Amino acid sequence: FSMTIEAFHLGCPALRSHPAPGLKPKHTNVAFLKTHKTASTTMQNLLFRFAERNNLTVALPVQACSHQFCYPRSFTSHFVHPHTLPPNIITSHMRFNKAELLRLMPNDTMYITILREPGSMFESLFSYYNQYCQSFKRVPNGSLEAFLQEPWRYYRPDEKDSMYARNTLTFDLGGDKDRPATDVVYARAFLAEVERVFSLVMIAEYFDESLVLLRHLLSWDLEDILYVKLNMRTPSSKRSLTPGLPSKIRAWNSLDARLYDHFNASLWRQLSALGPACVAREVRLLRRAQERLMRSCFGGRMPLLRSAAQIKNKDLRPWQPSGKVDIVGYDLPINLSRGFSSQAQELCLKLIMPEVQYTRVLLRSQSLRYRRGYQLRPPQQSRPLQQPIRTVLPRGDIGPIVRHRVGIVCITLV
Ligand SMILES: Nc1ncnc2c1ncn2[C@@H]1O[C@H](COP(=O)(O)OS(=O)(=O)O)[C@@H](OP(=O)(O)O)[C@H]1O
Repeated sequence: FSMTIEAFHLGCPALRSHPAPGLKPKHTNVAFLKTHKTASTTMQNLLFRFAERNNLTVALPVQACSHQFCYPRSFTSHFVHPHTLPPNIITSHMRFNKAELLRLMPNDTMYITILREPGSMFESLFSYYNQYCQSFKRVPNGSLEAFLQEPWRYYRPDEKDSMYARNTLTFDLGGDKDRPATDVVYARAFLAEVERVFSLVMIAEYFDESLVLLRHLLSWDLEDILYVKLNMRTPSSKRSLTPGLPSKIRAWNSLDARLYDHFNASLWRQLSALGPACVAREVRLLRRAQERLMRSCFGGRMPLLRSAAQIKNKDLRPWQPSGKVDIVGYDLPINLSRGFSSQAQELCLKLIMPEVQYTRVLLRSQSLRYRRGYQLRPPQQSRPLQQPIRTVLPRGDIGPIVRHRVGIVCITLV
């Protein structure tokens, strides 16, 4: 099928004084701090696909670090696989370390991260890491209520995996998760530092709105922000919070709660500066394009969510933290290959590929490219010249194909 989206590039009123995003080169140097349980895997997948489409280099962890940069150790460039240097994009889990990233990434790198509302985030952490994190394992009957009743009875600040049990966002951002709530000076200074470093702090509850801001910040196209939700739990693995729990979670994770409140407010200020009508229009177009893409990948219907055991293709099975939590994923229809070019099949596959498998695939392809480049490169040239990227030209007859006209984007999916 084919679809034409008009007006996506007409720009928003607040941006009319700037060149339309369609005419500016896309910004390609991005450090996305992948925080835990915040929709960050969905973002990572989007960034991996952007990197592949544009032939960019993604910094990936050395094998000894697994698919994360040796989290929870503080990030250092020694954790980066040499075949993935010099990078344009970095997005795998890490504990943020500004000085090391500044050394590794190009000077014009945009720093981006994502936060989630502390109540739902903590419920997700508590369920996902229940069998790993001792602070959670100690709690009788795995009861979230019991933990929050007396957190200090179960929590040990210095033990392994304690960062999943308190102020996980603060920890991921490089901060001190155990600063007391009364240390307002620390909290303010930490917040100011995050504000200084990150050009955009996305909010998981307003994922699409955050993507609209991201698109404007980076001069990206609609095609670049299409995604499928990844790493979701089944409804039966989720618990609704009983009255009183959200405020206990906020009190226990007070640094995270402060971060969330601050950046949620600043997200809405940025959205309002862009223009609510413009944001709503772009969100609508994004959702429509997303639905079309999904239908095209899943034989005309919306995909059925499946638990890992039901997924036949092992490249598409998400990692399960324990038998007690069900993480859902997707399977592609068996007859997808009929009428689809290999490029279109690849797009559908990558769109739903879980983090661990995609990291492996990307490392393999980048290592191959590195070895080929190494053979061809004169000895002293370390960084190939990079051209600004604007138009993704059709590389065959199958999409997504984005053609730029004045103020119009056409996405063609066959
Ligand atoms: N687009 C979008 N919008 C809102 N929420 C989303 C989205 N994509 C994923 N999710 C939810 O994010 C949770 C998984 O987060 P992460 O991928 O960051 O987890 S992980 O730390 O990498 O394991 C997980 O939350 P829970 O289901 O509550 O556990 C996902 O359902």
